[in-house]
Amino acid sequence: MTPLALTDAEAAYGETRVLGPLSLALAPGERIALVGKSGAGKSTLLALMYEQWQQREVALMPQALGLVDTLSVFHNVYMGRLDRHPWWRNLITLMRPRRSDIADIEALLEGLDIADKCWIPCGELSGGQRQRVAAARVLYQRGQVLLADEPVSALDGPQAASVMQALADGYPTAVLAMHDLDLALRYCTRVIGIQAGEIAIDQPSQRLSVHDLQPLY
Ligand SMILES: Nc1ncnc2c1ncn2[C@@H]1O[C@H](COP(=O)(O)OP(=O)(O)OP(=O)(O)O)[C@@H](O)[C@H]1O
Repeated sequence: MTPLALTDAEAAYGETRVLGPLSLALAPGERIALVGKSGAGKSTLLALMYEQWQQREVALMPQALGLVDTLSVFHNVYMGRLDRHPWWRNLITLMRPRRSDIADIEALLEGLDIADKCWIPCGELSGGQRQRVAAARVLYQRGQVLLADEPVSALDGPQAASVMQALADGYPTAVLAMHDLDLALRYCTRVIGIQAGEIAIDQPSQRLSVHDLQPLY
């Protein structure tokens, strides 16, 4: 995989510039945590990456999750690969899922501790359970790069750590917007601190402590 890059990237809403211009490169095997206070521009930067890197098998886990409440957990996870199958296979799966698909998806759900919810509609799940379904969907999707916007914000400590580990195993190359600085430093190889739409810090995680990141807030 060749590096992914943004060059002099900018974003504006109407006349108001909220991001950049900024440049950065993401090397294979690098996991970047985007940190910074609310409104700094993390989601805008992820959206820009998704737009510019779409041709490179980028998998997105959005902040709003994008689950279909009336469909089961199984079907929501299956949607991660909807575009890999012909329409008729997807239609049959809606009514009568294949055993092999069920086995694959149950194994993923098992790893995220929600296998018992496989046939429950997503509308009946808690916020943390929904976040784990979205994580399962993006893991099922597979791709070269993961872009995730606050992927563990609704999870308690041990669950957040276990989902971060699963995402790290599934996607060695990733950019994740994070509010939990401990987790960001533990599971990412590089931290980019965003302040008012600009890159204020860009360092390997090994060289940083939570204390170094506090001035961003
Ligand atoms: N749809 C929109 N229309 C106008 N301004 C927007 C819109 N979305 C975001 N903004 C503005 O862009 C700036 C960056 O927002 P962004 O969502 O990227 O921040 P963030 O760092 O992801 O915040 P959070 O941590 O709260 O998710 C903010 O000032 C915000 O008010």
